[in-house]
Order: sequence, then structure tokens, then C-alpha cells
Amino acid sequence: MEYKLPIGVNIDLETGVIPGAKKLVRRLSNLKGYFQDEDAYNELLKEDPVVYEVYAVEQEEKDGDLNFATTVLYPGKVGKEFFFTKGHFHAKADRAEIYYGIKGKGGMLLQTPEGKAEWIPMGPGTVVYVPPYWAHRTVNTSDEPFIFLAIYPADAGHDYGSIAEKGFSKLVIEENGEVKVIDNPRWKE
Ligand SMILES: O=P(O)(O)OC[C@H]1O[C@H](O)[C@H](O)[C@@H](O)[C@@H]1O
Ligand SMILES: [Fe+2]
Repeated sequence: MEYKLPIGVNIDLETGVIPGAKKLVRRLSNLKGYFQDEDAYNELLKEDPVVYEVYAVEQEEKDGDLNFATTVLYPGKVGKEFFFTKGHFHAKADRAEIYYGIKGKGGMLLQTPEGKAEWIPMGPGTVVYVPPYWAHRTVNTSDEPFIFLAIYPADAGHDYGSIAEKGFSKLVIEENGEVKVIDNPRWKE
């Protein structure tokens, strides 16, 4: 039997960087169709800001193994809507996940396949358990980078399809200087 070697790395708690990890950058142009306010989207697209970066340490997609990744979700809004990650179901839908807040403030939107949504505020030290079958998206509700760690089964995979098409049934917006979680007017079951 060939054994894999253990890994020990230090996450930079200020920047979210995991040394040696694979880096993924998502700009606004990678999130076409995701935000409600298309005019605001097109306006901001001229700058095409980085919305988030992911530093992932991933294994082969085999059952029993684990991946981990940090995400640096930058502050910003498209219209009233705060910057967020795309959000996904797992390709193997029954795979769960754990998130751990490192720096900054935000939260997680979770949703069942039927569209029942939950909002969990997150800050440094918050642990979120994402149960099997729930889609999940993180949102930065502050004006600083929101940094967190995620640990997930190596065979979970990402299923972006239905969220890319229909979004979440709730939106996280700023109104009168307050963070509000409202019904998505465009949501159809
Ligand atoms: O894949 P997204 O929905 O864009 O979210 C961005 C990333 O967030 C976390 O780091 C998860 O562990 C990753 O699996 C995910 O890829
Ligand atoms: Fe996930």
C-alpha cells in the first residue's frame, strides 16, 4: 500500500493565502447573469474587479478523502446587492461541507433544491455546517475582505447549473445602510 503523506500548512490569517495552494481568480466578468441589476453590472464591468480568489488544496476525486480551500471575497456591490461567490450544489448532492470564518464579515445563503433558503451571518470564528443537499453561497456584507476556510469531501464536486440559471430565492442587499435579506423578485420555483 502506498500511503499519501500528511500536509501541514499555515494559512496567512491576514490575506487568506495558503502557501503552495492552487489559486483561482473570479472577476465580475465571470459572474455574468448572477446579479439582479444589469445596468449596475454593466457599468462596473468596465473595471471588471476581482470579486473573489480561492486558494485550494485538492485531492483526487475519491470517496473518503478531503479538500480544503480558503476564499478571499472582496467588498463591493452591484447596485444594492453585495458581492458573493457563484454558489453551488455539490455534484454528489449528498456531500456536506464545513466553513470557518477567518477575517471580515459576511454570511452564507443556503438553499434546498425546492428553494427553501437560510441565511447564516459569519465572522471570525464562525463555523457553518452545510448539510447534504443544500446549495451554498457566501456574501461579503462589509467593506473589508471576507476570508474563510472550507473543508469538503474530495468527491463532492461543484454543480453550478441551477444556481447560475435561477439564482437563490433570497437576495442580500444594502438598504438605508442596513444589511437586508429579501425575497428574490425573479425567483421561480
Ligand atoms: O465555487 P463557488 O461557488 O464560486 O465558491 C467558491 C469556493 O468557495 C469555497 O472555497 C469552497 O470550498 C470551494 O469549493 C468553492 O469553489
Ligand atoms: Fe461546496
